[in-house]
Amino acid sequence: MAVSATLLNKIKDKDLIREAGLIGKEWLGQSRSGQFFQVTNPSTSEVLATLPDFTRAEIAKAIDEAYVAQKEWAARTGKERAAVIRRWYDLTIANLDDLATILTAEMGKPFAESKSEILYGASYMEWFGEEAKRVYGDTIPGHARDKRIVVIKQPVGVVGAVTPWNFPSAMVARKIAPALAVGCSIVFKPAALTPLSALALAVLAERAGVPAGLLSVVPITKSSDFGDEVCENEKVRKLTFTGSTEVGRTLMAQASAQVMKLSMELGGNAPFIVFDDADVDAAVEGAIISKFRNAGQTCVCANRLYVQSGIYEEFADKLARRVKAFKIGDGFAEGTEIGPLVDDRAVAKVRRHIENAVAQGASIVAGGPDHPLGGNFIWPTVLTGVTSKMAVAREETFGPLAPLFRFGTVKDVIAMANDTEFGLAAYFYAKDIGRVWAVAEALEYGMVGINTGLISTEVAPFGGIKQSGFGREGSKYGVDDYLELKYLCFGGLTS
Ligand SMILES: NC(=O)c1ccc[n+]([C@@H]2O[C@H](COP(=O)([O-])OP(=O)(O)OC[C@H]3O[C@@H](n4cnc5c(N)ncnc54)[C@H](O)[C@@H]3O)[C@@H](O)[C@H]2O)c1
Ligand SMILES: O=C[C@H](O)CS(=O)(=O)O
Repeated sequence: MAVSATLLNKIKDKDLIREAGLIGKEWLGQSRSGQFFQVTNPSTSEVLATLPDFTRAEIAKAIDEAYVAQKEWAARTGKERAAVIRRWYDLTIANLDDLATILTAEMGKPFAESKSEILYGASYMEWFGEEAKRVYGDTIPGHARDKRIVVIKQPVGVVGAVTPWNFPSAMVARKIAPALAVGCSIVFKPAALTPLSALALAVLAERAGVPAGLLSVVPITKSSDFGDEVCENEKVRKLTFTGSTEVGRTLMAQASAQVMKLSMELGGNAPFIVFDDADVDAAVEGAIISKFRNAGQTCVCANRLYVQSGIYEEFADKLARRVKAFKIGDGFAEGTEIGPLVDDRAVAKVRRHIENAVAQGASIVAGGPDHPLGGNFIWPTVLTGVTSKMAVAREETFGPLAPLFRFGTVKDVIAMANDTEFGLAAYFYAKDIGRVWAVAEALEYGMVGINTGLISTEVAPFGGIKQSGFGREGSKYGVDDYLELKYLCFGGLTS
């Protein structure tokens, strides 16, 4: 096993790259199975690192140690926990370039986007390092003269966590930070496609003073082993999952055996609506960031673009012109705006959506399926003449494909926008304030961007409704998912 020289040469602090897992108090370079798996660069197919493929035995060990470590961690004050998390934040910022390099190498996104992701993930550390001191309870007027009522909040305990490959650093920080802030311990499974970013954050967490055993990061390819162990192990009191709705359903069913506390950040199918009175140029820029950030591999990406008839051609022409100007290439190449997709399955799904739409009458006005770079590269594409009968209307594309639907009335577009089992994010551009409020209230989504295509921030509650899940990450609401409420009733208090 050896980390790729190409990657190592780009990194200052080479200790950040671990061909190991953090299993309780130990970094283990070997699993009990003796099996290993490779992490590859989606742009070049180069093998970046070889990691041990851990088993349920190591997951159980990590949970045992998390159970013990959590008691001491919870006994610390919020201020003490805040100081450790703040140091983790400071170290993340200090290692920004190395962390971004690791991220681009294993996931492919352009280096500039990787830096943004690292800063975005760090913002959750900063935010929850502050929230750690603000886990307030309540006093409630007694229901009898001798009674006094107090509500306190306590950490749920050991948390199991699972994240996807598309934001391999920020999704990790968005779960670890609130869990540690309120006094939980956490056993984490990153996506096997992109584990290096999570491992690098674990190295920095250790340096920041996160106690041994409190945080484990378990590289494993048989994801179901992780789900099985976490959901069956009575020491685990909560599971937080970010990923597809399909897997979320599986885990919800498994966790029901223990009536486990859950957070589910699942799939999306975001409508992006442009009304006749919108600022079309602003709407085009909003569509660019919402649709093509991370090459469209984002749960809150615009998936269906609805454009009112009066501006349809203008919007389509301007969007197509912007998309044709994108610089596509390796994430490390200067100026790259669209990198490779994460793997051939992702490319195949985008190609299938394009071909399915064109076969039913849609037109390609920018891009198309076959990019000359081949491999995991695909043209960012704009389709016109798209209808609700096409696959792209019902499925999450998760790639750089912008399908444009034409609509007439507000009533029609609300009906179309809500005609999905998903409810994560939605966007619309309009100026009339009455229409803005009516549309914002009518859209069945957890998050709505109004005259903006970028809504993700640590200060706001991130999450969905319907089959996009439940629970919120970030904001003052974000700690609730890691806390239990306890009601204390003091009786016999006669003066
Ligand atoms: N709502 C959000 O905040 C959010 C954010 C990012 C991605 N997503 C969604 O994630 C999906 C893309 O990511 P993906 O392809 O990695 O999703 P995925 O559901 O295939 O995998 C997500 C994670 O779950 C793990 N996993 C799979 N089966 C498991 C099992 N039985 N037990 C335990 N873990 C298991 C995977 O290894 C991975 O780490 C999209 O649907 C996207 O919308 C949602
Ligand atoms: O894929 C969706 C993640 O939540 C990333 S972001 O929060 O939208 O940046």
